[in-house]
Order: sequence, then C-alpha cells, then structure tokens
Amino acid sequence: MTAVDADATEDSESITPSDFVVVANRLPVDLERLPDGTTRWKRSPGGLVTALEPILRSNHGAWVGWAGVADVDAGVIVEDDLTLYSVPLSTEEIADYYEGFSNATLWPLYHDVIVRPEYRREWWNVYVEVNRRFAEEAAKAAAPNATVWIQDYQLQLVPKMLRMLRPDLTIGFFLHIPFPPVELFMQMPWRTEIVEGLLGADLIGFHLPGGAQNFLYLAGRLAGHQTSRGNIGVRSKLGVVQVGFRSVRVGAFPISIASGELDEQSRSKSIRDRAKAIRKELGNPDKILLGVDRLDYTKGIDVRLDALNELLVDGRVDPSRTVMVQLATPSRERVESYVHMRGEIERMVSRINGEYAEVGRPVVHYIHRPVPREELIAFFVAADVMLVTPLRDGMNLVAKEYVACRSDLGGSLVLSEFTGAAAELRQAFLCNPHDLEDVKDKMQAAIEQPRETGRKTMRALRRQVLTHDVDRWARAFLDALSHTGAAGPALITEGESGTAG
Ligand SMILES: Nc1nc2c(ncn2[C@@H]2O[C@H](COP(=O)(O)OP(=O)(O)O)[C@@H](O)[C@H]2O)c(=O)[nH]1
Ligand SMILES: O=P(O)(O)OC[C@H]1O[C@H](O[C@H]2O[C@H](CO)[C@@H](O)[C@H](O)[C@H]2O)[C@H](O)[C@@H](O)[C@@H]1O
Repeated sequence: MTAVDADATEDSESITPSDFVVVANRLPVDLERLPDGTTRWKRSPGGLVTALEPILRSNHGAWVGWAGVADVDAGVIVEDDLTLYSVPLSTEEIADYYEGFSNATLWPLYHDVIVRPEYRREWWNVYVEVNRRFAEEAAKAAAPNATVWIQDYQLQLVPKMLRMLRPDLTIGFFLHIPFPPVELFMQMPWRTEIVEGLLGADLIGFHLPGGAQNFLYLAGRLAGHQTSRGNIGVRSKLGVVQVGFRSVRVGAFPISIASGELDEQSRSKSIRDRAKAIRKELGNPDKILLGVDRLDYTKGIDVRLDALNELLVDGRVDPSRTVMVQLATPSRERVESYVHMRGEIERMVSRINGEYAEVGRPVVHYIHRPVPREELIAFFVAADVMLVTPLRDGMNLVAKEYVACRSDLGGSLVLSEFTGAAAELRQAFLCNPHDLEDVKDKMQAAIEQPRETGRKTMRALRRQVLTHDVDRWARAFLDALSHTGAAGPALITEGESGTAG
C-alpha cells in the first residue's frame, strides 16, 4: 500500500478525538489518481455530505471512510474543524467486500432480487474483516461518550463491533437502501449475524416504515429479542427491540436533498441560459424527456426505453417532436450484472435510433459519463418530463432534485411506485414499472399534460420537497438518537428540533 502526501496527513495517535463521528463506506472526498501517478482530493457532491458537513463542523466532527482508490493509505487528514480518517482497502478487499458482498450479495438481495444474489463465504469473511477495520478506526476517532452515526449496507456489522470496543458511545445506524421483505431476507446465510450487527446501535433508521417494520419482526424471529407491537410512523412512533438491558429504537426517516440551495441555484441566469441552449442543441423539440441515474439495473432505464419504443411503434409519440436524454453515470463497472445491463441498454438505445432517428437528430441521446453539477441542474430545468422508473430504490434523490429545480412550475414527473420518494411525492404520475402498459400510459399523460394542471401538481410537489429537506432528515434522526437511553452530550444542530419521538 502506498501512503499519500505525508505532509497533509497525521498519525491518528496524536489527534484529538471528536464528539460526533460519521462512518460511511466512502469519505466525503475521493482521492483521484492523475495520469502522472500523483493523487489529489476531489470533494464529493452527494446529499449526505451537504447534510452532515455543517453539523460535523459545528461539533468539530470526524468522518471515517474509504478514499475511493485501491492500495492507498491516505492516513488521517485534519482540516480546521473536520477530521477525515481514511480506511485503506486493498484491490482484493475491494473485489470481495465492495464489489462482492456489498454489491453482488446485499445490493440485489435488498432490491427484491432483481438479479440473483451470490452467497460466497470468502466474500462474507472479507466483509466481516473490513467492517472490523471500520469499527476500530471509528473507536479511535470518537471521544468519550461521543455520538457515532454509521451509514448504509456496506457497514451493517459495525454497530455491534463498535459497541464491544466502546460501550460508552451513542451509536446510530441509517440504511440508505430498502430493507427487504422477511421472506427474501431469510435467504441470507448470515442473516442472524447481520441482524445482531445492526442491533449494536441505539437507533436504526430506514427510509420507510415498511422496512423498519420488517427489521423489527426479524429482530424477534432471528435474534429472539422482545419487540414492541404497533405500527411505526414517519419520524414518529419508533419501534423498540429489547436487547438485554438495552432498548434499541427502530424508525423511519426519509432522506431528502438540500432543496432550498438547489432551488436558488436553478433560478440563476447562467442555468436558465444553459437550459435554453440545451433545448436548442437538441433541435428545439416540443418535448424533452429526461432520465438521470447511476447505470444500475435497479433504476429501470430499460423499462423507460421499452415504454418509449412501444409508444413510438404505436404512433402515440411523434419522433420528430420528442427527444429523450438519458444521463447514465458509470457505476460498479467490474460487477458482472452491471456489465451485462450496460450492453442491454446500449442495444435498446441503438435500436430506437436505428428505427426512428434522422441524420443529425437522434431520438435518444445517451451519455455514459458523469456531467458537472451545473450542467445537470440545467438539464432538470430544460426537461418537460422527468422519467424515474426504478424497479426498486431506497429513496431516489433525482426525483426530489427535479422538483426543487422547477420554480417555474413547469415539467412533469413520472415516478415508480417502487421508490421511497413515491411515498412523499403522491401527486406525480405514479407508475408500476412491472406493468409496461401503465408506464406507457403515464409517460403519454405526462407528455400531454395541460399546462394549468401541471402547474398545480408541481406546486404541490414543491411544497413537499422544500419543507422536507436533508437538514430536517438529519435533525430528526439525531434528535431521536439523543433521546435514546445511552445518549451522551447533546449535539449542536441548526434550526428547530425534529418531530421524532
Ligand atoms: N454531478 C452529477 N451528479 C449526478 C449525476 N448523475 C447522478 N447524479 C447525482 O447522484 C445522486 C443519485 O442519488 P439517487 O437518485 O438517490 O440514487 P443513488 O445513485 O442510488 O444514490 C443525485 O444527487 C444525482 O443528482 C451526474 O452525471 N453528475
Ligand atoms: O458508492 P457507490 O457504490 O458508487 O454507490 C453510490 C451510492 O448508492 C446508493 O445510494 C442510496 O442512497 C440514496 C440516499 O439515501 C438513496 O436515495 C438511493 O435510493 C440509494 O440507492 C448507496 O446506498 C450508497 O451507499 C452509495 O454510496
């Protein structure tokens, strides 16, 4: 393993531990390897970073995570009021822990087995080992009685491991992907270890009450603990699992975006001008349809392409007046199911263009690389119809981002019922992605929606997204965590307190 820029990093023994620590698979910055072999840090723009960075900084917090490249030890990076503890991963660990157990076992199992999960003992062993290293690094980063917030499916064993190392800590865990139905979770050979791993936390958060309820049931069935009865609410009516003398809370906290900030950015003149330029570059079509996703089989990119193809075949959509843009960020490119799906999608794009495009006027524009954030916002402002059609998705922030960008009250949203976002964005054109006729009908209705109806709908969607931002999500979770039995000193958060209880 090579060490990175020794001047910028410090030995973890000499660093003051923090009262608030976030632990996630990725750090909020990615280390980039440049062609000349040197490295540089690149800030990652995700919603989690935007949400947690202010709270972390006001509490002189720490973030424990992987720097995003193999075989590099980036050490500990101390900024003014934020400390980053990097957990180095070797090429083999990335293959077994990240691509293997996290993304070829857990990811498909938790997303309704859209592809078949692979259960390999060697991947599990490395998952346990890497989780242990994250727990050890978190134990170093946390001050006495600190609050530690662990994120997502890659780190489900960390809560228990960390509690064994540091019983003084208050530990929260949040799952960003769906928690599966009981019958599917029961496939997992290491199901009891995972449930017990999570129960090391004081509070376990899910996007939706359904996921929380599934987990509560399994905590009783697999780990034999007493659990509360009654329905779990949204940011309210938490479930309880009695683990010896400890009461573990279980709740639903739907994540969101920095909606106010995005609303403001999308109103800027430069973005408006760029949106107009995009429409012109696309040949001034009557309707621009847009998809924005990581290239992942859960996202239903194939579903919307199939639906568009049939609408064209049926003559229900005019190819001379309609254009679809699919922005597809490369993702997990060494996992076999992702390689296969990329081939399928690219064949579908070619087929539609082969049948319906004219020279210089493709019907589907497909971009397989990340676009800069400002460009993405301009696409949201330009698009008449946003297509969000996952077969299963924990939340789907793209749907909320589109709504936040439409202060003009223009645009329509086609949204799969199988996303977490559908529970909040009820006024969208909700569709069942397994029912192609339904997707086609909703796409056509969105394309043809009368302006006044569209404005009313968008106003209602915006009310939801602007009043439920990511700051509210973080505060609701942390307030609930601070009310659990083990809570240490209260954290400094901004704004009013959440409604969890
Ligand atoms: N800057 C940029 N962000 C992107 C691009 N594609 C997707 N994103 C962002 O990645 C995030 C995706 O989140 P989400 O929809 O919840 O799906 P996830 O990929 O499963 O986490 C959103 O914040 C998107 O705006 C891209 O090409 N460029
Ligand atoms: O880190 P990667 O393997 O490149 O994957 C990117 C992230 O994908 C997943 O996102 C999920 O979290 C979103 C926010 O809560 C949610 O809206 C979405 O539905 C989920 O799919 C994953 O959970 C993250 O850990 C990854 O970093």
